[in-house]
Amino acid sequence: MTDLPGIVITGASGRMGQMLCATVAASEKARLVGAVERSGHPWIGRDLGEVSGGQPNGVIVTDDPLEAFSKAQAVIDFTAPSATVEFARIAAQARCVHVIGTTGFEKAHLDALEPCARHAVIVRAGNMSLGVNLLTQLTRKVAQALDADWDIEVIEAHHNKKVDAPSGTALMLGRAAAEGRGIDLEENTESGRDGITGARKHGAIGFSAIRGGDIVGEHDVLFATAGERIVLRHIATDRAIFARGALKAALWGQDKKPGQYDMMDVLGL
Ligand SMILES: NC(=O)C1=CN([C@@H]2O[C@H](COP(=O)(O)OP(=O)(O)OC[C@H]3O[C@@H](n4cnc5c(N)ncnc54)[C@H](OP(=O)(O)O)[C@@H]3O)[C@@H](O)[C@H]2O)C=CC1
Ligand SMILES: O=C(O)C1=N[C@H](C(=O)O)C[C@H](O)C1
Repeated sequence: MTDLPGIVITGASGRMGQMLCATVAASEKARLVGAVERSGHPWIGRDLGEVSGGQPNGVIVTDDPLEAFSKAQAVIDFTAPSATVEFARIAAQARCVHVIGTTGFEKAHLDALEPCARHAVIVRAGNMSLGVNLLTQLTRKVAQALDADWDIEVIEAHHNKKVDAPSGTALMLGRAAAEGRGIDLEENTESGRDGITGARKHGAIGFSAIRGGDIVGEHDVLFATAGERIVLRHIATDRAIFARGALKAALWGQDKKPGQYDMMDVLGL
């Protein structure tokens, strides 16, 4: 029992944090050994089971990530970009596998992860579900088969608390489409259309975002040309799919060499 990998969840009170704590606590393959929240959070110093509305489970929520990570084999982190960069430094110090589900990174954040990956395994993906990772591969294949007369649009919908757009998943899908087509995504992105935009740029990959209510996450990749359209779609109805993927990644990473990996590596896709 105690040989099972110990896992710490950061942002433990968040939408994904709570789902991750429950998923790891219920797993027979891992132990929940820590929960981190930011300093001043009302959960600090309290039993995680109790504050989550259940029985005490002996995991005391802490604002000291180094202390928590030092007792663990993996950290699962769905928080915010600047917090994740800091957690990556600490996970590297503690030689913990760092599973990153956080989205909304800028280039500087991603650059900061590189030195950390020299010391520890990082598994990062904008979407940890099996379904979206399969959809990403399908998108790459379809884009490879079609020429630039097929307009590609990525349309995503999420809950009204989401802070970043396009979603991490939309960017994954857009990148796969660009790779399939053999073009650079950054040079061929069209997003945020409003007003007199002019006609669509030939060959561009477009992004649109919808925000509303409690939508967990929905993604369409639309391929449109004269006379026909193809739509590839994924609909998430339960955050458990992301948590299961993240736990799988944490276990997969245990015997890997330091470096940056993604869910395609974990799932062998
Ligand atoms: N890759 C994937 O499969 C998925 C990725 N996500 C991504 O995960 C991230 C979190 O999403 P969600 O759970 O909905 O968001 P929430 O806002 O519900 O949760 C984020 C949590 O992180 C905490 N946090 C932020 N900064 C720190 C810090 N410095 N130290 C400790 N805790 C911190 C927040 O605390 P506080 O409230 O005090 O700020 C909050 O508890 C987003 O980037 C989202 O896009 C979501 C689902 C799936
Ligand atoms: O913020 C969310 O909720 C989600 N974020 C991820 C993203 O940005 O794609 C994954 C999922 O769609 C839910």
